[in-house]
Amino acid sequence: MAEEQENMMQPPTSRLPRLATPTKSAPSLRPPSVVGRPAPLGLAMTVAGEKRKTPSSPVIPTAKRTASGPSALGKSTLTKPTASTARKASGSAAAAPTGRRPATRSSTGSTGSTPPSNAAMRASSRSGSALATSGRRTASGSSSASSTATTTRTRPAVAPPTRGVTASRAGRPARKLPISTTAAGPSRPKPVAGKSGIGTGMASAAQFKSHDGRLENVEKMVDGFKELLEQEKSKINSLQTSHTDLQTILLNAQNTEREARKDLSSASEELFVMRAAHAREVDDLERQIQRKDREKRGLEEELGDSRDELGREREVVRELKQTLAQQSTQHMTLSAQLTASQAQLSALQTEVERATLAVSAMKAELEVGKEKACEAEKRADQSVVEVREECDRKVAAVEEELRAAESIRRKLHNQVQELKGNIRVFARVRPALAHELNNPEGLADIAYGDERLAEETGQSHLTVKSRSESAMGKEREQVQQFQFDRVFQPKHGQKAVFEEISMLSQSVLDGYNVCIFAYGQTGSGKSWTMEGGDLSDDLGMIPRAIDMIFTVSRQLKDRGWNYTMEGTFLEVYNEVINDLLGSGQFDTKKHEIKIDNDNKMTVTDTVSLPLSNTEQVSMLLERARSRRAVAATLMNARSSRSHSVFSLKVKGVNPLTDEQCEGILNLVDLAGSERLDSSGAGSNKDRLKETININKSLSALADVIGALGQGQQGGHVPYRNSTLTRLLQTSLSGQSKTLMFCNLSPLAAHLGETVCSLRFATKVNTTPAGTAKRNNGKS
Ligand SMILES: Nc1ncnc2c1ncn2[C@@H]1O[C@H](COP(=O)(O)OP(=O)(O)OP(=O)(O)O)[C@@H](O)[C@H]1O
Repeated sequence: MAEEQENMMQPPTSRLPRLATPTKSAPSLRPPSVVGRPAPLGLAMTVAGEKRKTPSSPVIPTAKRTASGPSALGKSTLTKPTASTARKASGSAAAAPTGRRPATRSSTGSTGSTPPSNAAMRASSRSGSALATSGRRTASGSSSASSTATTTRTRPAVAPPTRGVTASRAGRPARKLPISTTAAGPSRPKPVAGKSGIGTGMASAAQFKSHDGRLENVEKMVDGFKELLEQEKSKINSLQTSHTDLQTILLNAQNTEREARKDLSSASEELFVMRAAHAREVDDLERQIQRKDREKRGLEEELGDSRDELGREREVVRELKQTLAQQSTQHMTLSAQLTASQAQLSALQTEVERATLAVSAMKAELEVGKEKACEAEKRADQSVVEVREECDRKVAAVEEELRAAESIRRKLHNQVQELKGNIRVFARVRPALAHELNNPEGLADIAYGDERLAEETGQSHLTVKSRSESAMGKEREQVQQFQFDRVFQPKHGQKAVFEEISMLSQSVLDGYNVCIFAYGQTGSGKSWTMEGGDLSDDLGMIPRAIDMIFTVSRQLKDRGWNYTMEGTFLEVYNEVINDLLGSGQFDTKKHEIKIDNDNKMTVTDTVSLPLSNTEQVSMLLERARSRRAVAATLMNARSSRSHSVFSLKVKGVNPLTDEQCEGILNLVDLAGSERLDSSGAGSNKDRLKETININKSLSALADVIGALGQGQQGGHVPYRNSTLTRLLQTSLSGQSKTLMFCNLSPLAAHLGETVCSLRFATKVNTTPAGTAKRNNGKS
């Protein structure tokens, strides 16, 4: 029975072993009246349910916590306890004062019989016929019913408790008797007579009396049954209450299951996610393993290298050990040396002590020496003062001598210049230009004299060979030799040329008038000689002379000389003077030449710019050049058909010697000296006029020089024959130093003009030198 109950309480399925299944286990919790189970089982279930209410309450939370909780609890709470409780309930049912267990026993004993319902019980209590019917039904239900009925009838005298005891199992409480009695079915006389009147109709009257007594007993029993009935009702009520509670528990359990299923679902999702993460982690780990493998291989290689290195290190250590052994030997040697040195040190210390004593003695001597030195210093200071005074006296004397020497130098310098001649002529042959090398006539046959001999004698020669046809048609060669103060060949540069004229620049600072001409045909190199090119090596005589004047003037400052300089730049074109430093684009002023009683020449309305450095001179030359270019544009190219005269006036004052001087440097670029027939003027009146004026002025210049050369200083010198000679009057009057460059073309085509120029230069060169006079000089 207990096993049966356990089976009944066991959950019908184990598919969800971890979750309680309220729907399946619910039937086992139904009260007996609902499911038709035997009352003791239902009671046991109820009691078990009531008893397990308290312990079962934590089951639900446990089910919520884990999935396995509910199933375990379902078993332990609802199945196993129920079985045990059923056993307990059977015990309690035996103790209960009801006849239900006997009735159950009897019904169990009668195979397939249905236990009596409450209504039948009430009916049997209301009428004895019902009981009789019950008794008959019982009797007819089995093959041994007749014997049982007989027994019932033959035991009327037996007291109910006794039969009750007999009917129930031994040892059962006496309160089960009524049930046995009911089963035995004490019947009223009438129905009994009606039904079994065949055997008992003949019963005695005494038996009827005893029936009455029994009837009373039966009524008492009925009352007892009623009480039992009431008790059963109350139990049913309590079971219903329990049922309601169990339903509530069931609902809770269902909710719990739902939540558990949700948890399960979320747990599945988590599981899925965790599996994916796990797969990723596995991949990562595999990659890490691969990387570690690679690292391992690398480390193994490093290990191999390290082993090799270790081998080398061991080798080094072995060598070091050998070295150490050698050093140990050396160390021992050094220790011996150290010992010896320490001995020497102690000896030296002794000497030092001795020396310290000597130093003390010397210090004492030094103090005495210091006093002596102070006295000597005083005497020395006195001597220094005396020496300084002596020096100052000597310096003053030397400076005086120097000044005297400077004066002597100047005298000697000018004597040398005078000896050289105040009118000197240099011939310069320019090199052939690149485009002239292909000239069909080629270069002229010009020969130069021995340069060394020229330096010794101070006279250079130049030989020109020319060929001409005689009147008879014979070709004849003509050799002409010219002699000048110096002849510059095409190979000589600007620097070599300037060395020869640099002393003239010094003369300007000494207060002499210096005039340097550049004479020659067009294109012979006059402008190149006077102005030169832009490169420092190509600088001409004007910038070099002015640069030297500035340099020497700075040097003379030490000797007390202060110089001021100003420059003018004039042009003589068609006998008219133009100021190349004027403010306008083209000079329209009329300029006049005036010479005062002191033989000082001035040109009216000309611009004279103060000059204190070479940069200002460069600007002045550039300004003059640009105005000359404008004039050339406006009035035809005339640069080669006008004379340009740059004048630098130098004034010097020496407060120390109370000297003053004023010199003028004239640098003249003469117009081209072409003859009229070779000038190309032709029928061009302007060109003709230009050429005539050029030749006139050049011839006047030659006349002036010739007149001066013929000793006509006291006589008439035709300065007024041309504007040029008037302009240069003070520079040519014999009180100045004149140098003329005769520029020559190297081309054979220009040989005729070259010879003419050479003749003109020879004429100037043969002019006797006058004596130059210093302007305003005291010495
Ligand atoms: N010693 C020289 N070395 C190199 N080139 C020279 C020399 N002399 C002249 N020249 C060149 O020859 C050309 C003519 O020279 P330059 O213009 O000086 O002649 P010029 O006599 O002044 O002519 P013009 O009368 O037309 O002014 C120039 O191109 C110049 O550079």
